Amino acid sequence: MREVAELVVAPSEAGIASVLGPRFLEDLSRLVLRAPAGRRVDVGLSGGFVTQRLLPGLVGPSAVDWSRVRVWMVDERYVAAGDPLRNDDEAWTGFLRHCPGVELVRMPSADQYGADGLEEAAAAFARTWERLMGARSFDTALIGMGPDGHICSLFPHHRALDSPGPVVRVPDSPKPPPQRITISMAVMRSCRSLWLAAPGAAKAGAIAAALGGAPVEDYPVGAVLSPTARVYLDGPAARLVR
Ligand SMILES: O=C(O)[C@H](O)[C@@H](O)[C@H](O)[C@H](O)COP(=O)(O)O
Repeated sequence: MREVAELVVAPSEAGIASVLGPRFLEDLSRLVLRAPAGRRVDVGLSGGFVTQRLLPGLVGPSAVDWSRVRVWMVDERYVAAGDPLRNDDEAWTGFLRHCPGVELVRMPSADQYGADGLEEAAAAFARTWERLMGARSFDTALIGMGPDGHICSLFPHHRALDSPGPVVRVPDSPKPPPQRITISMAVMRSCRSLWLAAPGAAKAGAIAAALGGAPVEDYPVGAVLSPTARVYLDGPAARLVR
Protein backbone atom coordinates (compact mmCIF):
# COMPACT_ATOMS: atom_id res chain seq x y z
CA MET A 1 0.00 0.00 0.00
CA ARG A 2 1.18 3.55 -0.65
CA GLU A 3 0.48 5.84 2.28
CA VAL A 4 -1.16 9.21 1.54
CA ALA A 5 -2.01 12.13 3.82
CA GLU A 6 -5.71 11.83 3.09
CA LEU A 7 -8.01 9.67 0.98
CA VAL A 8 -11.46 11.19 0.61
CA VAL A 9 -14.36 9.52 -1.16
CA ALA A 10 -16.97 12.10 -2.11
CA PRO A 11 -20.48 11.06 -3.13
CA SER A 12 -20.09 12.46 -6.65
CA GLU A 13 -17.83 14.39 -8.99
CA ALA A 14 -19.52 17.62 -7.91
CA GLY A 15 -18.91 16.52 -4.32
CA ILE A 16 -15.16 16.31 -4.99
CA ALA A 17 -15.20 19.86 -6.29
CA SER A 18 -17.20 21.22 -3.37
CA VAL A 19 -15.05 19.53 -0.70
CA LEU A 20 -11.58 19.69 -2.24
CA GLY A 21 -11.94 23.18 -3.72
CA PRO A 22 -12.39 25.18 -0.49
CA ARG A 23 -9.79 23.04 1.33
CA PHE A 24 -7.24 23.67 -1.40
CA LEU A 25 -7.86 27.43 -1.28
CA GLU A 26 -7.65 27.48 2.51
CA ASP A 27 -4.33 25.62 2.40
CA LEU A 28 -3.06 27.96 -0.32
CA SER A 29 -3.93 31.04 1.73
CA ARG A 30 -1.92 29.54 4.62
CA LEU A 31 1.05 28.87 2.34
CA VAL A 32 0.94 32.49 1.18
CA LEU A 33 0.92 33.76 4.77
CA ARG A 34 3.95 31.59 5.60
CA ALA A 35 5.93 32.30 2.41
CA PRO A 36 9.05 34.45 2.74
CA ALA A 37 8.36 38.13 2.00
CA GLY A 38 8.86 38.96 -1.66
CA ARG A 39 8.38 35.40 -2.86
CA ARG A 40 5.28 34.10 -4.60
CA VAL A 41 3.89 30.67 -3.78
CA ASP A 42 4.37 28.35 -6.78
CA VAL A 43 1.31 26.31 -7.74
CA GLY A 44 1.13 23.57 -10.40
CA LEU A 45 -2.21 22.95 -12.15
CA SER A 46 -3.24 20.28 -14.64
CA GLY A 47 -5.78 20.43 -17.41
CA GLY A 48 -8.84 18.17 -17.56
CA PHE A 49 -11.31 17.96 -14.67
CA VAL A 50 -9.29 20.41 -12.56
CA THR A 51 -9.40 23.30 -15.02
CA GLN A 52 -12.66 22.45 -16.74
CA ARG A 53 -14.97 21.60 -13.85
CA LEU A 54 -13.30 22.12 -10.47
CA LEU A 55 -11.68 25.56 -10.67
CA PRO A 56 -14.62 27.35 -12.35
CA GLY A 57 -16.72 26.49 -9.29
CA LEU A 58 -14.25 28.35 -7.06
CA VAL A 59 -14.60 31.74 -8.76
CA GLY A 60 -15.43 34.37 -6.17
CA PRO A 61 -13.99 35.97 -3.07
CA SER A 62 -11.47 33.89 -1.13
CA ALA A 63 -8.87 34.40 1.58
CA VAL A 64 -6.03 33.89 -0.92
CA ASP A 65 -3.83 36.89 -1.71
CA TRP A 66 -3.41 36.07 -5.40
CA SER A 67 -0.81 38.79 -5.86
CA ARG A 68 1.53 36.42 -4.04
CA VAL A 69 0.72 33.35 -6.14
CA ARG A 70 2.44 32.14 -9.30
CA VAL A 71 0.72 29.42 -11.31
CA TRP A 72 2.25 26.98 -13.77
CA MET A 73 0.52 24.37 -15.88
CA VAL A 74 2.06 20.97 -15.10
CA ASP A 75 1.70 20.08 -18.77
CA GLU A 76 0.72 21.79 -21.97
CA ARG A 77 -0.41 20.74 -25.41
CA TYR A 78 2.07 22.03 -27.99
CA VAL A 79 -0.38 23.86 -30.22
CA ALA A 80 -0.73 27.53 -31.11
CA ALA A 81 -1.62 30.12 -28.46
CA GLY A 82 -5.37 30.59 -28.47
CA ASP A 83 -6.04 27.07 -29.78
CA PRO A 84 -9.02 25.65 -27.83
CA LEU A 85 -6.80 22.68 -26.87
CA ARG A 86 -4.47 24.81 -24.73
CA ASN A 87 -4.60 24.03 -21.00
CA ASP A 88 -3.37 27.50 -20.00
CA ASP A 89 -6.20 29.34 -21.77
CA GLU A 90 -8.74 27.08 -20.13
CA ALA A 91 -7.25 27.73 -16.69
CA TRP A 92 -7.09 31.47 -17.36
CA THR A 93 -10.57 31.88 -18.77
CA GLY A 94 -12.33 29.58 -16.33
CA PHE A 95 -10.63 30.74 -13.16
CA LEU A 96 -7.34 32.63 -13.05
CA ARG A 97 -8.58 35.80 -14.71
CA HIS A 98 -10.80 36.24 -11.65
CA CYS A 99 -7.79 36.09 -9.27
CA PRO A 100 -6.47 39.65 -8.85
CA GLY A 101 -2.71 39.91 -9.30
CA VAL A 102 -2.05 36.23 -10.00
CA GLU A 103 0.87 35.40 -12.29
CA LEU A 104 0.51 32.59 -14.86
CA VAL A 105 3.70 31.24 -16.44
CA ARG A 106 2.68 29.84 -19.80
CA MET A 107 4.58 27.13 -21.62
CA PRO A 108 5.69 27.99 -25.18
CA SER A 109 3.28 27.53 -28.06
CA ALA A 110 3.59 26.19 -31.61
CA ASP A 111 3.05 29.62 -33.17
CA GLN A 112 6.23 30.80 -31.42
CA TYR A 113 8.55 27.93 -32.38
CA GLY A 114 6.73 26.29 -35.30
CA ALA A 115 5.11 22.87 -35.56
CA ASP A 116 8.61 21.30 -35.78
CA GLY A 117 9.96 23.38 -32.92
CA LEU A 118 8.99 21.25 -29.91
CA GLU A 119 12.59 20.55 -28.89
CA GLU A 120 13.55 24.22 -29.02
CA ALA A 121 10.36 25.23 -27.21
CA ALA A 122 10.99 22.75 -24.39
CA ALA A 123 14.60 23.94 -24.08
CA ALA A 124 13.42 27.56 -23.85
CA PHE A 125 10.91 26.62 -21.17
CA ALA A 126 13.59 24.70 -19.27
CA ARG A 127 15.59 27.95 -19.14
CA THR A 128 12.52 29.78 -17.78
CA TRP A 129 12.12 27.09 -15.12
CA GLU A 130 15.82 27.28 -14.21
CA ARG A 131 15.61 31.07 -13.83
CA LEU A 132 12.44 31.15 -11.74
CA MET A 133 12.55 27.83 -9.88
CA GLY A 134 16.13 26.54 -9.96
CA ALA A 135 16.11 23.24 -8.10
CA ARG A 136 12.78 23.92 -6.33
CA SER A 137 9.48 22.17 -6.94
CA PHE A 138 5.91 23.45 -6.55
CA ASP A 139 4.81 24.55 -3.11
CA THR A 140 1.53 22.87 -3.96
CA ALA A 141 -0.09 21.23 -6.97
CA LEU A 142 -3.68 20.46 -7.89
CA ILE A 143 -3.83 17.81 -10.59
CA GLY A 144 -5.97 15.16 -12.24
CA MET A 145 -5.14 11.68 -13.45
CA GLY A 146 -6.02 9.91 -16.69
CA PRO A 147 -7.75 6.49 -16.78
CA ASP A 148 -4.36 4.90 -17.59
CA GLY A 149 -2.86 6.44 -14.45
CA HIS A 150 -0.96 9.22 -16.23
CA ILE A 151 -0.38 12.53 -14.54
CA CYS A 152 0.85 15.67 -16.30
CA SER A 153 1.92 14.29 -19.73
CA LEU A 154 3.79 11.41 -18.09
CA PHE A 155 2.28 8.27 -19.59
CA PRO A 156 2.76 4.60 -18.67
CA HIS A 157 5.92 3.02 -20.13
CA HIS A 158 6.96 6.26 -21.82
CA ARG A 159 10.62 7.26 -21.73
CA ALA A 160 9.62 10.73 -20.45
CA LEU A 161 8.90 9.09 -17.07
CA ASP A 162 12.61 8.74 -16.30
CA SER A 163 13.76 12.15 -17.44
CA PRO A 164 16.12 13.65 -14.85
CA GLY A 165 15.53 17.32 -15.83
CA PRO A 166 12.57 19.41 -14.66
CA VAL A 167 11.04 19.94 -18.12
CA VAL A 168 10.40 17.18 -20.67
CA ARG A 169 9.25 17.24 -24.27
CA VAL A 170 6.77 14.58 -25.34
CA PRO A 171 6.64 14.28 -29.15
CA ASP A 172 4.42 11.19 -29.19
CA SER A 173 1.77 11.39 -26.49
CA PRO A 174 -0.69 8.48 -26.67
CA LYS A 175 -3.43 10.99 -25.72
CA PRO A 176 -3.97 13.57 -28.46
CA PRO A 177 -2.62 16.01 -29.34
CA PRO A 178 0.70 14.15 -29.69
CA GLN A 179 3.13 17.00 -29.02
CA ARG A 180 3.34 18.22 -25.43
CA ILE A 181 5.65 19.75 -22.87
CA THR A 182 5.46 18.44 -19.32
CA ILE A 183 6.95 19.01 -15.92
CA SER A 184 8.97 15.92 -15.02
CA MET A 185 8.19 13.21 -12.49
CA ALA A 186 11.33 14.24 -10.61
CA VAL A 187 9.69 17.63 -9.92
CA MET A 188 6.23 16.19 -9.23
CA ARG A 189 7.64 13.75 -6.68
CA SER A 190 9.07 16.65 -4.72
CA CYS A 191 6.00 18.93 -4.58
CA ARG A 192 5.69 20.09 -1.00
CA SER A 193 2.04 19.15 -1.10
CA LEU A 194 -0.15 17.68 -3.81
CA TRP A 195 -3.92 17.39 -4.30
CA LEU A 196 -5.16 14.74 -6.70
CA ALA A 197 -8.74 14.78 -8.01
CA ALA A 198 -9.82 11.66 -9.88
CA PRO A 199 -13.55 11.23 -10.47
CA GLY A 200 -15.27 8.56 -12.52
CA ALA A 201 -15.46 4.79 -12.96
CA ALA A 202 -12.84 4.90 -15.73
CA LYS A 203 -10.19 5.72 -13.11
CA ALA A 204 -11.04 2.97 -10.63
CA GLY A 205 -8.50 0.42 -11.86
CA ALA A 206 -5.56 2.81 -12.08
CA ILE A 207 -6.02 4.48 -8.71
CA ALA A 208 -6.59 1.18 -6.89
CA ALA A 209 -3.50 -0.35 -8.48
CA ALA A 210 -1.34 2.70 -7.75
CA LEU A 211 -2.51 2.95 -4.13
CA GLY A 212 -1.85 -0.77 -3.84
CA GLY A 213 1.80 -0.25 -4.80
CA ALA A 214 1.83 -1.16 -8.53
CA PRO A 215 4.97 -0.10 -10.46
CA VAL A 216 5.20 3.54 -11.53
CA GLU A 217 5.98 2.41 -15.10
CA ASP A 218 2.50 0.84 -15.22
CA TYR A 219 0.64 3.58 -13.29
CA PRO A 220 2.67 6.81 -13.18
CA VAL A 221 0.40 8.39 -10.54
CA GLY A 222 1.95 6.00 -8.02
CA ALA A 223 5.05 8.18 -7.99
CA VAL A 224 3.22 11.02 -6.25
CA LEU A 225 1.15 8.95 -3.82
CA SER A 226 3.12 9.73 -0.70
CA PRO A 227 2.42 11.25 2.73
CA THR A 228 2.35 14.72 1.11
CA ALA A 229 -0.54 13.75 -1.21
CA ARG A 230 -4.26 14.19 -0.66
CA VAL A 231 -6.44 12.04 -2.89
CA TYR A 232 -10.08 12.86 -3.70
CA LEU A 233 -12.22 10.26 -5.46
CA ASP A 234 -15.93 9.79 -6.03
CA GLY A 235 -17.75 6.51 -5.36
CA PRO A 236 -17.24 5.04 -8.87
CA ALA A 237 -13.51 5.88 -8.85
CA ALA A 238 -13.05 4.39 -5.36
CA ARG A 239 -14.91 1.16 -6.00
CA LEU A 240 -11.77 -1.01 -6.26
CA VAL A 241 -9.77 0.67 -3.50
CA ARG A 242 -9.28 -1.57 -0.44
O1 LIG B 1 -3.19 18.07 -21.13
C1 LIG B 1 -3.81 17.15 -20.68
O2 LIG B 1 -4.26 16.26 -21.39
C2 LIG B 1 -4.10 17.13 -19.22
O3 LIG B 1 -3.35 18.01 -18.47
C3 LIG B 1 -4.00 15.74 -18.66
O4 LIG B 1 -2.75 15.37 -18.22
C4 LIG B 1 -5.06 15.61 -17.62
O5 LIG B 1 -4.73 16.29 -16.46
C5 LIG B 1 -5.32 14.18 -17.27
O6 LIG B 1 -5.49 13.44 -18.44
C6 LIG B 1 -6.55 14.05 -16.43
O7 LIG B 1 -7.62 14.55 -17.16
P1 LIG B 1 -9.10 14.43 -16.61
O8 LIG B 1 -9.07 15.01 -15.26
O9 LIG B 1 -9.95 15.20 -17.57
O10 LIG B 1 -9.38 12.98 -16.63
